[in-house]
Amino acid sequence: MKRGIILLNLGSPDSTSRKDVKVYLDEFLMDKRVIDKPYLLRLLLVRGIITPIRAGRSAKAYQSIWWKEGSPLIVLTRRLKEALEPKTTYPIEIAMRYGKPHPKTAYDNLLATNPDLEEVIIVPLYPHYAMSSWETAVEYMRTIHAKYRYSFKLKTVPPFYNHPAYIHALAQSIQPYLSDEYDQLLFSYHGIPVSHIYKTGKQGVQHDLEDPEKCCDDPESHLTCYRHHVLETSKLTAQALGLSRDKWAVAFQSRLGRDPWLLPSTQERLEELPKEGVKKLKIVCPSFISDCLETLEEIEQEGKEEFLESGGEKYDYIPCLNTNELWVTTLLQLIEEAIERPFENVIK
Ligand SMILES: C=CC1=C(C)c2cc3[nH]c(cc4nc(cc5[nH]c(cc1n2)c(C)c5CCC(=O)O)C(CCC(=O)O)=C4C)c(C)c3C=C
Ligand SMILES: [Fe+2]
Ligand SMILES: [Fe+2]
Repeated sequence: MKRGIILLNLGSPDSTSRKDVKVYLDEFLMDKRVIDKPYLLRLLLVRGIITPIRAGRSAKAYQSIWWKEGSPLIVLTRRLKEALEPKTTYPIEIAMRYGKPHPKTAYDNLLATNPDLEEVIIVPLYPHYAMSSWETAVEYMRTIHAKYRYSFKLKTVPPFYNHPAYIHALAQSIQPYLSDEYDQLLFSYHGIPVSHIYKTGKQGVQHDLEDPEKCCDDPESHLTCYRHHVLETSKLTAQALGLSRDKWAVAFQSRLGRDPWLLPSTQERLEELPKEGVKKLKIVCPSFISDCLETLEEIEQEGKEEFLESGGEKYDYIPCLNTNELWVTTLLQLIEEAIERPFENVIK
């Protein structure tokens, strides 16, 4: 079987100019799986209020983390492809849900080197399922595939939030950062609106959003419940690291808008923790495979400032898996498993 691989990530603006950031935010936030309001209301909110206000602030934030090769998220996705290439015979491309490289470019590049291409394995670089991350990225790949009538088939790597090899790689990447004294390891995940938890997957399931240990009980809802996924990743990683329950916690970052989002908020916890006696903090962001604006600016830079200004004494940001060697091997394993065992389309 002639196969190709596409590493799929979120995407970044073309540059840090206000104009490019605005174009990017418009595309991102007009996605109905990100801001799930009726079209006209979304248009009014996004083009009329959110992006005009946010573009300048976001452009400044991007300027503070941008590398000379470009956006960290895109550069790191490219480096992940380069780290995988010597380990496999499959050709690999990268694609972004928003911005460039566009999925069509990735499909066409694979076809250019292999006109008889029969199957493409889509690898969403998200360990957890969310309508606004995994689902929209995969659906977009499918839409472009159908629109241009490509004849090759698609297969997708499922969310791998509890996969033993992923948990092992994540724990191993965290371990070296825990060698000195600390009070808590905080797992900070990208937040989502509470309504998205109920909108995705099996209807009528109860999600306990207050319980810090578990969310829902139903195995079918587990397929697509973001809160279940992140709690499992945290529990399993803490277990693999041999941490007692009082040594770790979960919080949600990057809130946007006024609707209720998952709690507790990372920003609020960073202000409260020192008053609760947590003075030395380690913080890790497992919803991101590649470091990006949300980790480098919001957590590594701003988060540190907030924590130290609130009475914290030591704050260590633990990088994402990026091109970690064990992670690269793990990713190959996830790809091989997806080839062997097709993933059912759980998107309703
Ligand atoms: C990891 C998974 C992600 C989920 C889930 C997610 C949901 C989500 N995001 C927004 C709004 C914004 N996110 C922004 C940046 C951003 N988000 C993710 C990932 C997830 N988002 C990444 C990897 C990045 C960084 C991109 C980069 O170029 O480095 C931004 C843009 C930046 C900013 O202005 O803060 C916005 C806006 C919503 C509303 C949402 C769920 C509904
Ligand atoms: Fe986001
Ligand atoms: Fe749940």
